[in-house]
Amino acid sequence: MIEATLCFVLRDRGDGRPDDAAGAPNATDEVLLIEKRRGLGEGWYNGPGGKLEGDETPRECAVRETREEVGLELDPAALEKAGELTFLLDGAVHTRCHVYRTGTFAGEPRPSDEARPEWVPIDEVPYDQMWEDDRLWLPGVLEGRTVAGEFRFAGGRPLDEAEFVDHELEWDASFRAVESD
Ligand SMILES: COc1nc(N)nc2c1ncn2[C@H]1C[C@H](O)[C@@H](COP(=O)(O)OP(=O)(O)OP(=O)(O)O)O1
Repeated sequence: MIEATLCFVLRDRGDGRPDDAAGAPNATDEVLLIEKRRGLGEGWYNGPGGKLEGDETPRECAVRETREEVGLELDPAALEKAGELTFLLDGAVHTRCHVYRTGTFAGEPRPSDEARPEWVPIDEVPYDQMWEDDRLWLPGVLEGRTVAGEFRFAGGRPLDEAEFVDHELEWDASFRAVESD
């Protein structure tokens, strides 16, 4: 089983409209997406992220992958846990993915071997050029919600060539405060 992360960095496009009372992003905010240049999901848009290495925590992984892929520095304490997604392939767990959201970052995104970064208004996210499951959970995550989900694929490896079969979602999930998460 692969343990991986995704990190969605948000910025205010500066139109003067406040976020809502709960601090949730509004539709004019932008999210930093990457066009994946290699590996799983090559050619599709996604958030920065990748597989955990060594004994790092998911949060440490999200910070490292964002730095490696797009050159932004994130404050680990300012990462909000927004999702836990389980991707199953032919009945077995393939990947468990920790999803984070943050509006706190330093630096300017720059391309790397792995990723071409692009700020995208959150009402213009190109779901037709992303993993098929993303349209089911990412809009809610970009609105400030939390989600736990299971997504089943079938048809053999690699996962990005398998068929998306079905899913279950639990919205507004609360993730226990585990130090390593
Ligand atoms: C199945 O649906 C998926 N949807 C989304 N949005 N993202 C997914 C899905 N399945 C996997 N992912 C994510 C999880 C990771 O962030 C990446 C895959 O990362 P990769 O295999 O490229 O891992 P790295 O550590 O960056 O790769 P290297 O070994 O090349 O460094 O996709």
